[in-house]
Amino acid sequence: MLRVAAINFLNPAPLMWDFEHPPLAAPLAEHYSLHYTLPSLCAEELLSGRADLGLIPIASLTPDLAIVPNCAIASLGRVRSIQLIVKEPHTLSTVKTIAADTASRSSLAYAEILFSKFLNTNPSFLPASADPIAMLQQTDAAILIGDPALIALESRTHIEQAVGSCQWFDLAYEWHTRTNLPWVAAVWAVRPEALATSHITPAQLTEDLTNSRNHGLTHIEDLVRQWTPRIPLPPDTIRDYLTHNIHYTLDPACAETIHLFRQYATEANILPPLPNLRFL
Ligand SMILES: C=C(O[C@@H]1C=C(C(=O)O)C=C[C@H]1O)C(=O)O
Repeated sequence: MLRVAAINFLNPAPLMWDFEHPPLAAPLAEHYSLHYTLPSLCAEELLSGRADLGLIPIASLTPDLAIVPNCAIASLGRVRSIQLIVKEPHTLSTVKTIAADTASRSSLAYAEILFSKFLNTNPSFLPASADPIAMLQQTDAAILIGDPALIALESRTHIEQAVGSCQWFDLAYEWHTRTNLPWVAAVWAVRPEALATSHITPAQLTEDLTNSRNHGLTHIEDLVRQWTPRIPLPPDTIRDYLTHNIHYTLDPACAETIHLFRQYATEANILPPLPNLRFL
């Protein structure tokens, strides 16, 4: 049995299709036991050995983990769900304090790269839970990820009534315009030694995860129907998010992004080096 740590946001829903729907959910449950949590905790569980396979932030990859090919949580333009909200009169270049959602690892590092490498500033990041009004009452800016970011975008007027006018930056777009590369948040990663004892071959694992993603992408309308009662977002926004904002393929450009992101993060002392990407 492989213990799987998955992310409890809307964006991974297509990746999880076969694990949650007939006809494959029951046979897959004989080999995989799933557990849903925040991205930072997925990484923590995988790295501490409490999980064997995780959908984890690329900031948390280590040389001991193997990336499963084919699937990713990425974006080719605007992602919507990674927002850096800057309280006016501040701008990107004057921000000094940033409340950062503790659920995040990758977006936090992308923001640190944006400031240290591209803007040459050095703001402080203060860990906070995902409450935009409480965050922006304490700091010049806030980083929100996942469903809380999507929901904050819907209640932008209400948030700005409480804290004053803000500028909203999409961190995927900020990366993309500066590097001409896709933005990548998360990948499936496995502890190879756990796989060796699980009776699942690397080829089978790759096939199960890839098929699940492929089937999910052919069921977007079903996912929109299932998620509409679960999250306070209009169905059109959910559909658009799953079809246009998120890119689910770990293609060569995404691998290049992971390299460059880790190189920049190492140079700026944000993350430990990861000179080679280890694939399953
Ligand atoms: C696109 C997203 O990417 C997420 C952001 C992550 C991070 O910042 O560490 C990790 C995993 C992803 O689920 C999102 O949830 O909004």
